[in-house]
Amino acid sequence: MVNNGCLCCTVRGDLVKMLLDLVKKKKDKFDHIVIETTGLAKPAPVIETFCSDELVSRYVKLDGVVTLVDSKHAMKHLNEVKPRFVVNEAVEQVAYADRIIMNKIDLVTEGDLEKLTDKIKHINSIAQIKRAKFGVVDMDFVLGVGGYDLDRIDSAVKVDDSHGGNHHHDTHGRHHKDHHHDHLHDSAVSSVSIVSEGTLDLDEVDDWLERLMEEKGVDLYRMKGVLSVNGSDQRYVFQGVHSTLDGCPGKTWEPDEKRTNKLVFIGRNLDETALRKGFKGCLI
Ligand SMILES: Nc1nc2c(ncn2[C@@H]2O[C@H](COP(=O)(O)OP(=O)(O)OP(=O)(O)O)[C@@H](O)[C@H]2O)c(=O)[nH]1
Repeated sequence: MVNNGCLCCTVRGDLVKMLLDLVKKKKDKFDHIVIETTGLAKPAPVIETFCSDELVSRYVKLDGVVTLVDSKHAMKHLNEVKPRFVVNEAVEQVAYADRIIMNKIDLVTEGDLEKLTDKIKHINSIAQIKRAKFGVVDMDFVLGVGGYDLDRIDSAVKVDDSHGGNHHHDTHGRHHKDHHHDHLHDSAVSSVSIVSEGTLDLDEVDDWLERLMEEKGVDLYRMKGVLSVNGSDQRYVFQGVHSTLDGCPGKTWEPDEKRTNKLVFIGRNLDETALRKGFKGCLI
């Protein structure tokens, strides 16, 4: 147990200490550590502990963030308008999730579930979602997630045409911004997906992402991408949290495979036009 209080802000030091204690005393005796935060926790500082604390990141790695959504009450909280500079924790917890369990589905109608699914996907188009009663899901869904594994980004960045996010298909020149979501409240936190063929200049991509993190790091919660880059038969995969960015070559493209770039950004007040322009600027 970490100290009483809010795990996200007051006891990050305790979290580090607890993790290091566990590693020292129980080394090789556990496969996973599950941290349950309060319903009011901000996920970012917890996530960042694993990326930025040198000792912690040497011994443990963040597998993924699982968010349990109460299907009966979540919509109200997700739509709640907070005073300026006050974080809506429900939105944040959905935004940072790698897996989302929509629980208590027996208490709502199919229509309610569909609306809630749309809302969740609008905020976070990367997370896999499962419906559940009394929180029952397969263990595989919540452990061994690989949400921060560069090797597994390819399957994570699937852009779903039927829901959520602000999708743009550059290859078709279609601009269908949010046509599914007229009924949704305008959440400041959303996902922007870019799907486009074409080859990118990796140096330009590096510059672009670095600039983006410098200028928008605070508002850019997560990003993931699979890219087709010049002079390489391998995909280039990257993932980032705020101003931490990781990237490396991934799987080789098959000879007859369409080399489609896929990028997803999740954040607050994302400037979709600027993101698309930045991406285009990296195309050869
Ligand atoms: N009908 C129904 N009730 C559920 C389901 N899951 C949990 N409950 C009930 O909801 C009540 C409150 O449980 P939760 O909402 O899980 O409580 P919680 O916020 O996780 O509680 P703490 O983590 O202990 O603070 C309990 O009586 C549960 O039995 C579900 O899928 N369907």
